[in-house]
Amino acid sequence: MAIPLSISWQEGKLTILDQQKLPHVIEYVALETLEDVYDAILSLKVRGAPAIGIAAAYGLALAAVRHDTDELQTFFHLVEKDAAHLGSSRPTAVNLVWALERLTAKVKEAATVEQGKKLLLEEAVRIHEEDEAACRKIGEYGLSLLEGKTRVMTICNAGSIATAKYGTALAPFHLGSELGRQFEVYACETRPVFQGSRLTVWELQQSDVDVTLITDSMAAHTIGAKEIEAIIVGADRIAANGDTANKIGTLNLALLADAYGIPFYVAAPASTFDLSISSGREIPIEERKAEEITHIAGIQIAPEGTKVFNPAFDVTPARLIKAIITEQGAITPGYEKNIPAVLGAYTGKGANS
Ligand SMILES: CSC[C@@H](O)[C@@H](O)C(=O)COP(=O)(O)O
Repeated sequence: MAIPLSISWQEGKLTILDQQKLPHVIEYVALETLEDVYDAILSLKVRGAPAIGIAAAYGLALAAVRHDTDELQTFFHLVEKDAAHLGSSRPTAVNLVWALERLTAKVKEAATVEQGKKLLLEEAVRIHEEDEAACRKIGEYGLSLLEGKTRVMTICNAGSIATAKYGTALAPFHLGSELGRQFEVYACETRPVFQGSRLTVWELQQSDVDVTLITDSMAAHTIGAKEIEAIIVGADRIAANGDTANKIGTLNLALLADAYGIPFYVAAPASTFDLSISSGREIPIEERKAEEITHIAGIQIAPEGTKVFNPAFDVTPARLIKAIITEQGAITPGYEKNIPAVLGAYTGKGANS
C-alpha cells in the first residue's frame, strides 16, 4: 500500500488522476493544452486547493510552449491572458491565483521568449516540489498537535490527491501510518460531490489508515457516540484574521467542536493564505450547478425543476479554530499578529502589499 499521487510531470508531460472517476476507476489522463487544464479544474478531475494551483502552473507553462512569437512583450501579454483564463476556472481556492501570479511574475525575468518558456516550466516544477515538502512538514506538526489523540474526524478530501503528496489535514494520518502510529479517522461523506466517501476513504485505505465513513448528518451524534477527540480539516483560503473557507459543511463541524469542547484544527500551506483580505467576508464562495444536488451518479433524486442553492464552500470564523497547522509550524489564536509572525518570509498573495 502506498500514498496515492494525483499529479505527475515527467518528460514534459502532465498527467493527472481523474478524481471524478474514483474510487471505481483509477484512470490517469494526459493534459496537453490550456483548455484541457481549465476543463480538468472546472470539472473537478483535479481538485483540492494546492493541486489546483500546481495543475494550473503546469497548464500555463504548457500553453506558453505553444505560443509562436519571438516578440517578448507579445509573449508576456499572451501568458497573462492565459493566466487570467485559468484563474477564472474556480473562485475560492486562492492557491490557483497564487500559483499563476508566481509564474507571471517569474516570466518577466526573461530576456527572450525561449528563456521565458523555460522559466515558466521551472517555476511550475518548483511549486510542485515545494508543496510536497510543505505537506510533509504539516504532517509532522499535525502529528505533534494530535499527540495522545486517536479518534479524529475530517470532511472533504484534504489529502495526498488534493496536493503534491501527503495532503494537509490527512498528512498526519499518512505519516502516522508510516511511523506505526494508528489513528481512527471518521470521514464525513461530504455531500454533494462526495469527496469524503469517494476520495478520503479510498486514499486512507491505500495508506492502511483505519477509516470509518459517516454521512454528514451523523457528525454530531458520532462525536459523542465515538468519543471523537479532535477535528482536522483543510482550507481553500485563509484571510488575514484567520477566517477560513473550506468545503461546505466545515462550519457545521467547527460549531460542533465548540459545542463538544474538542479542538478544531485547520491544516494548510502558506500558499492558502490570502493576506490581501482582512476577513472571511471577502472570500468569494463558489456556487456550483444544481445537478450536483438534484442528481446522484446521473440519477435524479429531486422533482424536476427543483430550486437549488449549492454553495461549494463555507467560512469558519477564526474564533472557532484552535490552531492553523502550516509548514512553518502551528499558528495559534491572535491570528492577525500570529500569522505573519509564524509565516515569516512568506511571499504569498497579498503578503507584500
Ligand atoms: C488540501 S485540499 C483543501 C481544500 O481544498 C479541500 O478541503 C476542499 O475544500 C476541496 O474542495 P473541492 O471542491 O473538492 O476542490
